[in-house]
Amino acid sequence: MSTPHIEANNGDFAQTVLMPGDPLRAQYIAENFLDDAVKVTGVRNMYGFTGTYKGKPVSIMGSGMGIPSMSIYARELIVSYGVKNLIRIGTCGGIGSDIKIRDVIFAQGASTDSNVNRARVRGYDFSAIADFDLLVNGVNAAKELGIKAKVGNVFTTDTFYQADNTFYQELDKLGMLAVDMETAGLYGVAAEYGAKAMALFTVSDHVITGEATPSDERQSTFNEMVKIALESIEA
Ligand SMILES: O=P(O)(O)O[C@H]1O[C@H](CO)[C@@H](O)[C@H]1O
Ligand SMILES: O=c1cc[nH]c(=O)[nH]1
Repeated sequence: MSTPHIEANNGDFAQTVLMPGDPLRAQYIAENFLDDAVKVTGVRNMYGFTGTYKGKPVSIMGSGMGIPSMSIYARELIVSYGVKNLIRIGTCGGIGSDIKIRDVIFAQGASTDSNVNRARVRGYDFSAIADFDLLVNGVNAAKELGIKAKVGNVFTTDTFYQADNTFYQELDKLGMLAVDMETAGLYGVAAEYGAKAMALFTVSDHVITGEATPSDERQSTFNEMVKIALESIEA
């Protein structure tokens, strides 16, 4: 079987799919963290893999950048391949003054400048929230690994390059921890099609201070988040 954007057989995906934005990160995770990983899709080079982690079946697939790309893959994974749990593992820009590069952040909720979630509720506001069980499992996994993580509201933007950077200071005053480009869309799609979703990030840069992770360190900090996500998966 196939969908317009995924060419895989029925049953090729595990019930839980971890989704980094970058398909090459999906490949890296499959090669370095999973046992018996096989590539199950590669349409448009948006790679998806399925294998096991400590005996638990898990898939990893890239989402691409932005809500439209994430929404297409999330919807097709849920509706056509029966995926039940979608966990975004991404990078983000830190916003809060107590947020440091390399921190791990859980997106309890995701505000957005996109209209996709309002469109789901006739123009009203929609609370884009993480699935509680996935969130608790993730936070507990981080604790068990000795990794201090922050949990809170994040902002999902359609515009990586803001016209006016003072916007981030306003988001900081509202307690937003970080900015990314997919989470609010993922939470909306999961709600619409009856799946569970959660997102966690590694802070790659700080959008107010301008601090950024040195490129040679990005992989190692990213690995901590991957470990948390994999450890959080229930059998
Ligand atoms: O590292 P990923 O998961 O792609 O996430 C972040 O990085 C991209 C922007 O550089 C956006 O997709 C944003 O959400
Ligand atoms: O979406 C993102 C991700 C990392 N850094 C940003 O500024 N934005």
